[in-house]
Amino acid sequence: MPCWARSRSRAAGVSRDEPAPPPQADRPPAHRGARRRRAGAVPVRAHRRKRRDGRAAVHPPPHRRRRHHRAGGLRGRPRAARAHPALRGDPEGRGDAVRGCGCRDPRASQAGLDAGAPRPRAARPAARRGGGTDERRRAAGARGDQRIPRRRAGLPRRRDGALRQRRARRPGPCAAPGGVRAGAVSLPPEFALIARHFRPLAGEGALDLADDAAVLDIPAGRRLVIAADAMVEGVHYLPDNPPDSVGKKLLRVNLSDLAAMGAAPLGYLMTTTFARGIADDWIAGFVRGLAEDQRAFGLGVLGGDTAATPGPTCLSLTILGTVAPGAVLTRAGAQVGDEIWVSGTIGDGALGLRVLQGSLPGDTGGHLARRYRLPEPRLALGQAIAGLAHAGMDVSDGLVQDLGHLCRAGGCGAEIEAALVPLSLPARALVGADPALLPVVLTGGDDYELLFAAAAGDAAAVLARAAAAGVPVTRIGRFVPGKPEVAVRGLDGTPLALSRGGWSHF
Ligand SMILES: Nc1ncnc2c1ncn2[C@@H]1O[C@H](COP(=O)(O)OP(=O)(O)O)[C@@H](O)[C@H]1O
Ligand SMILES: Cc1ncc(C[n+]2csc(CCOP(=O)(O)OP(=O)(O)O)c2C)c(N)n1
Ligand SMILES: [Mg+2]
Repeated sequence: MPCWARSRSRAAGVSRDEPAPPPQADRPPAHRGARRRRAGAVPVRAHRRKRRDGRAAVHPPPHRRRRHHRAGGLRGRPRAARAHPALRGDPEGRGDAVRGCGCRDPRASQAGLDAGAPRPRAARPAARRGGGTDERRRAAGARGDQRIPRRRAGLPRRRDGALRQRRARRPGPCAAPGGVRAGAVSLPPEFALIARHFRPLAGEGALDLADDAAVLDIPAGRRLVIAADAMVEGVHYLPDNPPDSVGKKLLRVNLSDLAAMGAAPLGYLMTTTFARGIADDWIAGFVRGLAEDQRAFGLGVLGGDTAATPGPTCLSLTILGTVAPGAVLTRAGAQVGDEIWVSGTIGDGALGLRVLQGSLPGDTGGHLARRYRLPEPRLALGQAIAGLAHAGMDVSDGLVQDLGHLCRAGGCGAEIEAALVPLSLPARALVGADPALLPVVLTGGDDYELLFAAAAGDAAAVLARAAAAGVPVTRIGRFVPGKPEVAVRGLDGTPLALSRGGWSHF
């Protein structure tokens, strides 16, 4: 029997072939409400039909005859009727309400339902089957219950004998707002999705992703740091990017914001709005990437939200971190005369995107594409330079545009030399072959490197701390008096005119 049918009959207390439910006191309130109904009475409208010969037809109730889910994706899915496994204290979160039907229908797994092996069903003694006496019928009617009929009609037919579609049932008087029938505990498939995919990612304080919010302690003597960044399919990542890389990138771009503040990771919240009909495999891959990076960076998910959309997938992550008081790195504080430093190499992500889009050749070894898909959050460096750097941020929109933020926050201008901007070997080769790619490097974004200001006299200390953190850093210019503008000197030493400084969403 499909899972939805099994669940529905249980919620109604119509356990035909299973042991009696646990005592009422052990059950969550929603379950208790369902339990109050007598055997045979369920909050489902009975389908009373006469056979074509006019006599009542005897059929099993509809839910016992269904074998397969009706539709794929996240739509048309079964209504499960048992309490949320979290409410029942199911440690694996795989209670029957969220268990698959066992029919191995790929559409079931697409909906996040576990298509596990069907369970053998034992016959229930006749004495314990739901009654059908007049007295019970009357009592059920008085309570307003709808009853599973003993008699069932055949399929609806037109006069000429052709099958016709049964008209959609209108919500009856017992329907609650939102379509959930009073007395029934329905769980839509996102709960199965959460239990199966996200619960294993739960970190300390997440309360197993089974409560309304997470509760966590901030380590003594630390300050909380919070940032959020979203990624939209087709805007921040390509639809054919491997899903594990999308999960990792989502976490890493947020970790990069913590790095920019000199903070260490604590945990994160995540809101996933999946394109309707997204493959379960995609979500599994996305979660696999998150799981790997959670281990690598030492944090876990604390909660979030799940929705589906007719539009593209939108993933939003809110990251929490901590920092020692006095060691917060902010965008404000750059001073005239400070040197401008950048970590790693610049332009790889932007060039990698163009390689993946097929508009650029030459990424032997896939370095640029990898850098686009998997930025490296510079957490150790951020913490190492905090207290020494005057100001800092991470480069996501483009080096020139983001440097402008440091200028505005510091009340000064900046001058950088393109020739000093550190490039990877593949990027150097591409720009060498086509100097028109230099603006892509300087303004393309997707770098997730740290950009910071430090006093000229502190250069040796910066280099030492960066070396200790294992991250290369390079001086590319200095802050100058004047308007908060960024002047770029091109490879030939002359001013480079750029049509834009970086990425804009609008
Ligand atoms: N929708 C929003 N609601 C509230 N704050 C926002 C919103 N979008 C951006 N911000 C804030 O504006 C600032 C700049 O955002 P952004 O350019 O996205 O920073 P970053 O590059 O570090 O992600 C940040 O402090 C961010 O928290
Ligand atoms: C498919 C695709 N097209 C274009 C880009 C380029 N791009 C999109 S958003 C963005 C800037 C970073 O995203 P944003 O939402 O501004 O992040 P934040 O600055 O808030 O960290 C860049 C460079 C991309 N990463 N992927
Ligand atoms: Mg942002």
